[in-house]
Amino acid sequence: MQIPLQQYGALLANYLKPQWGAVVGLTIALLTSIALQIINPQILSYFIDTIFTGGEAQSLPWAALAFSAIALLTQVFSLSATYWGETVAWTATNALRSDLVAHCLQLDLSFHKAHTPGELLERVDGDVNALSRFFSQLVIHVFGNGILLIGILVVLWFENPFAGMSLTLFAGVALSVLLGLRSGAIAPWAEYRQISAEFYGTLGEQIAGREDICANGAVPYVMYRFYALLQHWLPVYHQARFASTVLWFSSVGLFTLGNAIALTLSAYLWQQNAITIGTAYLIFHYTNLLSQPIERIREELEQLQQVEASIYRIRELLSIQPRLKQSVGVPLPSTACAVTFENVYFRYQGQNPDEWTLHNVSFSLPPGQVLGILGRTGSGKSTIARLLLRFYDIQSGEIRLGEGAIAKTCLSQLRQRVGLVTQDVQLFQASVRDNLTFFDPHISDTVILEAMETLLLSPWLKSLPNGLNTQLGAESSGLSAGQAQLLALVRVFLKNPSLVILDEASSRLDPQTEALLERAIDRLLSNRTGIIIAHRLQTLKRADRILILEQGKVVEYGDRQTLLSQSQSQFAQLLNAQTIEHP
Ligand SMILES: Nc1ncnc2c1ncn2[C@@H]1O[C@H](COP(=O)(O)OP(=O)(O)OP(=O)(O)O)[C@@H](O)[C@H]1O
Repeated sequence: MQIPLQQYGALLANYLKPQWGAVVGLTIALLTSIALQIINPQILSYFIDTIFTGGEAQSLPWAALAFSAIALLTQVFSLSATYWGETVAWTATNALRSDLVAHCLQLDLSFHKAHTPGELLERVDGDVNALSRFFSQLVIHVFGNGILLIGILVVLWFENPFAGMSLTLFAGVALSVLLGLRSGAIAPWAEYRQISAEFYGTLGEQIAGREDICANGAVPYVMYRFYALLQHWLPVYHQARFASTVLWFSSVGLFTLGNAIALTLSAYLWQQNAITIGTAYLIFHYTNLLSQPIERIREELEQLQQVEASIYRIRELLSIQPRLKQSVGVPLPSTACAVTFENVYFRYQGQNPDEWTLHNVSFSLPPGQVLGILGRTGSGKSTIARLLLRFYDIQSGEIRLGEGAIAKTCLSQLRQRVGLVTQDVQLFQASVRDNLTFFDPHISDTVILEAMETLLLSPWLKSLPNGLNTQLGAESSGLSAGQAQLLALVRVFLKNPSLVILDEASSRLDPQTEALLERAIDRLLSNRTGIIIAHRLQTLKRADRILILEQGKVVEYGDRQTLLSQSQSQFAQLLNAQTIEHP
């Protein structure tokens, strides 16, 4: 996986350009701190030479003062460089994170079915975190330390060409040896990270499934799996730590060797009267200083592999295009609208090409009427709801809302005009208010309370401990399944859609919540077109029309009263079979 250089450049330009001011600040701080690091030893060298040669003693306090001031300034500029570096990195990576989240959200459901939330989290957070090093440290440090390294070597060449040549040779050898050794540490650390990802994945799964695990007495088996992973993890960790320690020892050994070379060289040159004692100190000091950029460059190049993998994965994600074609076309009616399915054929991605989830489905529901959809599990009922919101596009046929084909309407407008209450209401760890408005501060409490009033849910709201301020806990704790459905109805009501789709929860509700729900549904459906995917026959009482699906095909469609009066109709037989009282 080799990423062309211009792709790094494009990424940097994209995310650093908007904060060029901070980047300029960072570059100035970095270059100044490097220059000061190289200048200061020269003052010390002058200090030592002045003492040894008995030069102007009155200049010494000034030299000492200048040395201290420059040392202080070096720290100030290093600190500023770190501050600007972190600011630039955070801003750039947050922008990238936002772009990735926005991109993932606009991808259609087939993408989300193919990628687990954990995988997307790893991309949006893990990979972007790795990139923050790229923005803040990799470029800056490789660039900064590269300049420091070259600066030190140039000064050494000026001080004494022989010392310059020897230490340039040493720097080259040290850098290549350390880079060669680092490859030995990469594989064990990659394996360590892989096991770590597996470990946290398993842990997350076990915590999410704790109720089932405990209820089924599966704790010992789950713990066994947990211990097995831990057992496998430890030796890999030891191996990785060992590889890093070898690398550390090698680098300490190399720089000790560098110091020995510098000392021997300085002593030899001093004896030959080729350099002053101050210059001898300079050679020794600069050799010591060399270790910093060499170590840093090694570390950063090591990170580059991880960064390269992250850039590759992020680019791959960003290049995925939504399958749904955006259109600005036909506007949708703002009042109750007709719903038409005309010869609709649909199958999910990856499904057998001979099978259809929906097979030539046609029906037409007049505006303001309610359609009840019945069918065995897996017959395609929820698929109809997903298609109406264009979570997927159909393979052939046409779906219309009012007069317009939904394939030709703007997606955001479509999703504004169609309200869906699913079986699993998604609640957030936030207040009831935020759960109702989806964090939109423009929806005032008055509007929410009016909606509650219209849906006859004000008494229910009053029964919550803190009304709209009631905080829902993790995994929607604080509300029962029935209450969550009530909340979902208010959410949809606040959208004021033309079409409401209710994919009913099949779970049993207590009579009181069921009564609340029924009344709220009545109010929600008034003056709107409705589609109810019914699990409770009770709900069908309000349906004007009935559609029965079997393996994706419409086996019966018609007016509810008419179907009821025909004893041969599947609907009438279904009701009879369930000995349900007819309305
Ligand atoms: N994302 C998907 N990818 C592939 N197949 C799917 C997908 N979603 C649903 N299916 C399949 O499509 C068929 C219809 O599913 P659908 O959810 O519409 O059924 P349903 O009638 O609503 O069932 P239930 O009453 O159990 O909710 C099923 O066979 C299901 O396995």
